[in-house]
Amino acid sequence: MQDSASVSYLSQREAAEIDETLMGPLGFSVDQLMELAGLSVATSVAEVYKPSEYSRVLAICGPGNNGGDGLVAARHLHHFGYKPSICYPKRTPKSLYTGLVTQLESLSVPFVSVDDLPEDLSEDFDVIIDAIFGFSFHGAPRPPFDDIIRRLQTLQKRPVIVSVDIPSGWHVEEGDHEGGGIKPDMLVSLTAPKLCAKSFSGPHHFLGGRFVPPSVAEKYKLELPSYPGTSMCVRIGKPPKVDISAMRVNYVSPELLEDQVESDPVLQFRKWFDEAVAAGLRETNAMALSTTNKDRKPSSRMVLLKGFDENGFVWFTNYESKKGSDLSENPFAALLFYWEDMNRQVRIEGPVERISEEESENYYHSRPRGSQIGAIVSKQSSVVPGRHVLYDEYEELTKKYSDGSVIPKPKNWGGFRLKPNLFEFWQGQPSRLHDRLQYSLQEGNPAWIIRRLAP
Ligand SMILES: NC(=O)C1=CN([C@@H]2O[C@H](COP(=O)(O)OP(=O)(O)OC[C@H]3O[C@@H](n4cnc5c(N)ncnc54)[C@H](OP(=O)(O)O)[C@@H]3O)[C@@H](O)[C@H]2O)[C@H](O)CC1
Ligand SMILES: Cc1cc2nc3c(=O)[nH]c(=O)nc-3n(C[C@H](O)[C@H](O)[C@H](O)COP(=O)(O)O)c2cc1C
Ligand SMILES: Cc1ncc(COP(=O)(O)O)c(C=O)c1O
Ligand SMILES: [K+]
Repeated sequence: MQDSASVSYLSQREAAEIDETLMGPLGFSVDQLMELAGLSVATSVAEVYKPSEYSRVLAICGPGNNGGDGLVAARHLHHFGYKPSICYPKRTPKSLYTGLVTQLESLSVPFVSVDDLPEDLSEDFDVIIDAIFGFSFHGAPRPPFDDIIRRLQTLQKRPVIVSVDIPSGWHVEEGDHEGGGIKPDMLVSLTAPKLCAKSFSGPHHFLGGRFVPPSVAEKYKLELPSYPGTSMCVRIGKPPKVDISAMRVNYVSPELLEDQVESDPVLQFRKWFDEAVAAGLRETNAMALSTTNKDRKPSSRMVLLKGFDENGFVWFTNYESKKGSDLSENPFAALLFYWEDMNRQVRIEGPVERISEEESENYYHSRPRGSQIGAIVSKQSSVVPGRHVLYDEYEELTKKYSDGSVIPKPKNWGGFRLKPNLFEFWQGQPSRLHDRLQYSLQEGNPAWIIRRLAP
């Protein structure tokens, strides 16, 4: 996320010049840039408008490269699970464009003529991609785009409008200078926002076009946010205002049935853990650990699971921390995993013990040396007068151990093992009618009892 004040804006001339530089001396082809631009638009749309609610997309494509971006975006949206349609009244007879049309036709994406578009676009569509005009727009819109833009100006809340690079009909530099232009809900600026984007006041401003080499950024003094991870787009401008009370996801998942789960909950946990790892979830081993102190006051925090088997679930920490002190006062705890992308939650409860010193030693020395020093420096959960206190001691110890010698494990640092007597596997389902399978043990019986709980 970036404050819009620190993003630079391009004039029409600069935008065209950058395009020429990319496609001249910098060796890009228009096909390549258009593919990346269209993919950026599709991923921006998918970040805000989920296909479960906004599946019916109409891409209105103009005669230039902006229209090409719209064709590419529609193809990606099709593959993301949307149902795009295309309105492409002025087709460009170049092979790049005819190829994009063929690709869409091969996916059975329908093409709609202007005459067949409903007067009120809200009936048939959830999202309109405005890929009519980009940074080469000049003058006043000519037919048939004048009429289409007029229809877009009068839309109510739905469908939402996503403008590619420039809200069509807006002056590239002065924006909606005469007023009454279209009011997109989302603007996806490509390469860098054009000057007109300064007057964009919709809730979602994204930047796409993750292909700008440093030489271009330097020449045009581009201040641009960095793209997170492998993302093709990044939000710029203010985060959207949300109505917290209306925030909800309707979970849709395969059923979780009694006769499909393992009879041993540790095996069932392994199955789900492996599936979460295979799905590429970040920090699958992160879990909430809840403890209570002698006054029965609960306390939760995240820790990392570092191993599990039939003997229990292990994590490492400072024995003199808040959680360490809670566990010495009440050696029972609850663990909670939430694998959001899989609509899955696992609860585990049971008594807790310290693991052996030898196990803790072995694990401690397997950690990066910086983390080993960090564990010495941090008197976990105690008050620190300022971060410099930690960093000064860290520096000192880093120097001390720069010869590669063994960094001794602090006595108060080590592992805990929770021996489960209760598991619950939760799989989110529509209408809040989730699957919950609980595994419990009865006194003196080693066999797990599986029961379904009401959601
Ligand atoms: N580097 C990047 O960021 C990339 C951006 N891309 C996209 O390309 C557009 C710019 O594409 P370009 O082809 O230069 O121009 P446009 O798509 O804006 O449209 C030009 C066509 O529109 C016609 N036009 C212009 N004004 C009017 C008008 N008033 N009424 C009707 N038609 C109009 C124009 O015809 P002329 O006869 O007037 O010249 C052209 O046919 C950029 O914004 C990005 O979306 C690339 O895809 C990748 C790299
Ligand atoms: C994802 C994640 C993983 C963490 N893993 C650990 C861990 O394995 N061990 C640990 O001591 N603290 C870990 N922490 C920090 C704890 O959440 C917590 O701040 C710290 O242990 C102090 O907690 P306490 O004061 O309740 O004892 C982790 C934090 C996060 C967000
Ligand atoms: C304070 C603290 N201790 C320990 C850990 C676990 O670190 P490692 O994976 O190096 O054992 C974490 C992880 O976030 C942590 O924040
Ligand atoms: K546009």
